[in-house]
Amino acid sequence: MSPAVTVTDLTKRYRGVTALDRVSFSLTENRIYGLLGRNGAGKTTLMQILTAQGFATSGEVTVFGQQPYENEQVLSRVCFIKESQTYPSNLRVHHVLRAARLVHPGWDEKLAQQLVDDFRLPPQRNVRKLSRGMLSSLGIVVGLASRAPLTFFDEPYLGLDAVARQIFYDHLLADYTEHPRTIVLSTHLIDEVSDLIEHVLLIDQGRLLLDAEAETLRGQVVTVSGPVAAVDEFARTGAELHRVLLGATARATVRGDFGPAVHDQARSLGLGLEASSLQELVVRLTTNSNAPAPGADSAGAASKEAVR
Ligand SMILES: Nc1ncnc2c1ncn2[C@@H]1O[C@H](COP(=O)(O)OP(=O)(O)OP(=O)(O)O)[C@@H](O)[C@H]1O
Repeated sequence: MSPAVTVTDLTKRYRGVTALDRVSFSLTENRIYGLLGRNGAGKTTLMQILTAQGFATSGEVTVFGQQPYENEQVLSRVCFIKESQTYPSNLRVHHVLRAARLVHPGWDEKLAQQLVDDFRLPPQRNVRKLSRGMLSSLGIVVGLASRAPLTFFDEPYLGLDAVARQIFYDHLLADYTEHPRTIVLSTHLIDEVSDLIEHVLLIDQGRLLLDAEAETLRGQVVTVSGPVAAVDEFARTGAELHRVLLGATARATVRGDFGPAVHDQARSLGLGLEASSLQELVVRLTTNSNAPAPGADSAGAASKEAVR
């Protein structure tokens, strides 16, 4: 399948800040991507450039095979829902929806109305009078009902309660299944979306740390606990990301190409073993500046934290 997006050696510098540092990747059509990273990692900057709302300092970007700047053919197929979208003060909710309908050729009015109901949005209310969560819901309605072939959600749930977030996830999955498209979801709520995401892009300090299938990552990271010497032996089979010492025992998070035999191996060493979550992997990879790069040797790279 042809890529929806290709990014080659993309660098963005603001005065004194390198927000993106020679980033390269591509997005395949009809997949859900998780764009992950800590505050200030460069996620919004990347989405701004891909949606032609910001300029690269250097590097190449194509969207649906073309450069996106002032390119109506490309931009009519793209929807970008920003973290804190602002609207002109005189607009009401239904005005925003009507404007979105005009801009997005794939707009589904029935879905929009369904979402408005589910989020309990008041169509006649002035957008300035919406609560923080309602404003986020409005962005989500636009993002989903646009059915844009390339949709970016940049941390779309500021102020959204747990029920509303679940409504978002349920609709996203249901609508994506019926109408596949490329969706990029930038979020800090990694545990909540880990089952939705098919592919992970992890950015840290402007650099791409991970570009991997979520399914592959799931089997790659485990946490083992038991006697220190046994944990040491197990950890040598992969890259140790983190360790907590508790007297003579240790608990270590290890990344490696673990096959089905990993359970037997841990058992034979007298270790307990659990699969680690995607969130844990992201936290461990981005906690310290000396966190190991993907595939790096464990030696010296582990974040070891003695708690006793
Ligand atoms: N207009 C700007 N001028 C100067 N620096 C900027 C500007 N926009 C972003 N930056 C800097 O670029 C870096 C990346 O910011 P960006 O907003 O892309 O991060 P992010 O990953 O979206 O963060 P968050 O998760 O907190 O929203 C940060 O250090 C930020 O301070």
